[in-house]
Amino acid sequence: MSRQSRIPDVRRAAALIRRAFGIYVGAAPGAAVISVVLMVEGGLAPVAAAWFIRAIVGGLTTHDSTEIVIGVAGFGALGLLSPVVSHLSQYLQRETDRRVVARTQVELFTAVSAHPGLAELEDSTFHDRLRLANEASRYAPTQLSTMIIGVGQELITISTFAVTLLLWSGPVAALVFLAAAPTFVAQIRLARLRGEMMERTAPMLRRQAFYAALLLDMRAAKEIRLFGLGAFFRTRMMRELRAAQSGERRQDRLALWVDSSLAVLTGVVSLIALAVFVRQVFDGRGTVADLIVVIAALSAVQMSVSGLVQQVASAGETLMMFAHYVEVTAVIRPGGASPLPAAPPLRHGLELDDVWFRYTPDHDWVLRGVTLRIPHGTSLALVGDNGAGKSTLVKLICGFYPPTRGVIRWDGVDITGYDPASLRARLAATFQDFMAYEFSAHDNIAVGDVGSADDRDRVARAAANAGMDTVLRDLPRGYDTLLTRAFHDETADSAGVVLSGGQWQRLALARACLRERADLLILDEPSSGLDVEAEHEIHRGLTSLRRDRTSLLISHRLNTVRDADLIVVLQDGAVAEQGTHAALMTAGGRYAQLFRLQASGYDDALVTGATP
Ligand SMILES: Nc1ncnc2c1ncn2[C@@H]1O[C@H](COP(=O)(O)OP(=O)(O)OP(=O)(O)O)[C@@H](O)[C@H]1O
Repeated sequence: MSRQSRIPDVRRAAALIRRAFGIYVGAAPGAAVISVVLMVEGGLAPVAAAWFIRAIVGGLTTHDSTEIVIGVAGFGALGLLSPVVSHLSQYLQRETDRRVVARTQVELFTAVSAHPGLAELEDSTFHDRLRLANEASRYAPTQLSTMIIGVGQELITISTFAVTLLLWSGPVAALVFLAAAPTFVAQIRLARLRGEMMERTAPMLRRQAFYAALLLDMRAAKEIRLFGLGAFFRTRMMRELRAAQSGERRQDRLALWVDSSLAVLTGVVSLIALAVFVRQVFDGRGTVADLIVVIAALSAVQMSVSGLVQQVASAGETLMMFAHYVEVTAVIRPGGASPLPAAPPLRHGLELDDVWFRYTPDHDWVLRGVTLRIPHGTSLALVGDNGAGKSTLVKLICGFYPPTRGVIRWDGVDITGYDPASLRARLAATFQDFMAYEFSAHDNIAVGDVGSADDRDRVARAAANAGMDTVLRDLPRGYDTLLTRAFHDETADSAGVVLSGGQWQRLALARACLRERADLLILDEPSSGLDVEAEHEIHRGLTSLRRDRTSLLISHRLNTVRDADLIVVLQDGAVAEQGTHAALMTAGGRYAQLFRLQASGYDDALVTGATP
């Protein structure tokens, strides 16, 4: 993380506060106005109470019944109003919190999906920042806005009482304010340390959350039980939590020590001030009623000054955290539209021209000068060993990463010049690590093209192309059956269903089939988990689906790629050979070697009668 570990300078702080206030007022404009009114009321209430008490005491000593009545009525009214105001403030605070969270969560997750590529999501620094941003999004806009209101309130209280103190003793009033200076400096420093500590512990808390999620993950549950990993992961989880907690503890102990010392200092200053004022009354330079107002002023000023210092200091910490939120959401473009043009329909073909790629400068090259072309309406098959770079190449075509060197052209135009979303809308793809959504069967397919979510015939057609229509129709609630047991469907009288691995794979394939009009069909290992009959059936379906369409197929099962117009063998990130099945077999290179190896496995089994 490019560390934010300093309280922002005044201009940056002002910009952050403006943004926070904008969110706060935008989320709950009515509450903001009422809060300001309550702030003025809250700021004036202490001084009003002090003066009403003075009226009562003064009236009692001079036997002035009018003064007593005014004092009692005023004090009583304040006493009745204060709890109502306090409850109303609490309600407004909670309601505003709810609205602010709803607003910031939308912004934050819009920003997360606004990143066109995958690089940020693979960057641990981004995740640490996201964690802090997510936390800050829940409290920072409200806290910073109420801080401004709170500061206004404290300033009203301080200035009204300061006048009272100044009338009695200028030096004592100065001493009271000066005593706040060390508190101010110390609190700012503590806030900075707290902010730094939160940044340091963010990775630990993220790892702790990772282990907690792993222990609850259904996919991990089998291995966790089989390998007895529960205690092992729990220990690791607790190690992260304890490391984070020890950082927090150190910080809390420091704060305890500093706050206690400063409280003693403030107490001593109060005692001195009180002694001076009592002496003045004792010497006949004031009445007991005046002394009551001064004592109220003294404690109110001290409380307000320390409240003010706390607010400003915690604002520093909050600003540090809110800066992460602002940074993460900076990716959102006003209006949402991409400044890049939309990719047009593919007319001529896709080509890779001397494409080099590595995931980061610290990683090895994964693709080393790949040049190939998929003319419109033809099929290309990509084969090669594990780790040769096949899936990486697909990710580059999808625009998830830009090539490090070289260029990928869509009808002759560099794909990085097109709006990524519009390019992806022209692709249909299944990935090797496809998703199994804990949704209904219908929704699992419909997410392939959310625009056609209501078109049940199209969804059924896509399922049929992937050989899943009958299976899904036979489920307890047909296509509406939930494909999970982790959620409960209130309207269903049957529990959710869990599909087999191969069935899930076919469902992922159906998702791609839903994009019937896609310009480029990409299938990365679409049949790796299928049984022999299903694989045969699917490939027959896919062959007809790919006919006359531009397609890219990756498969380790070479019998499924032999019909491709062009077969490209990738080895260590470079094209080792390419040609039709017949040409490559004649050439006798790596493809022919792999093909014969796979074929011989079946031949041997046939000869020996062994079960394959
Ligand atoms: N997100 C990533 N970050 C860093 N390295 C990665 C990432 N994804 C893949 N790699 C690396 O890139 C190389 C190529 O991986 P890729 O998945 O493209 O191979 P593949 O040819 O599809 O392999 P397989 O046949 O096993 O699916 C591997 O060395 C892998 O470790």
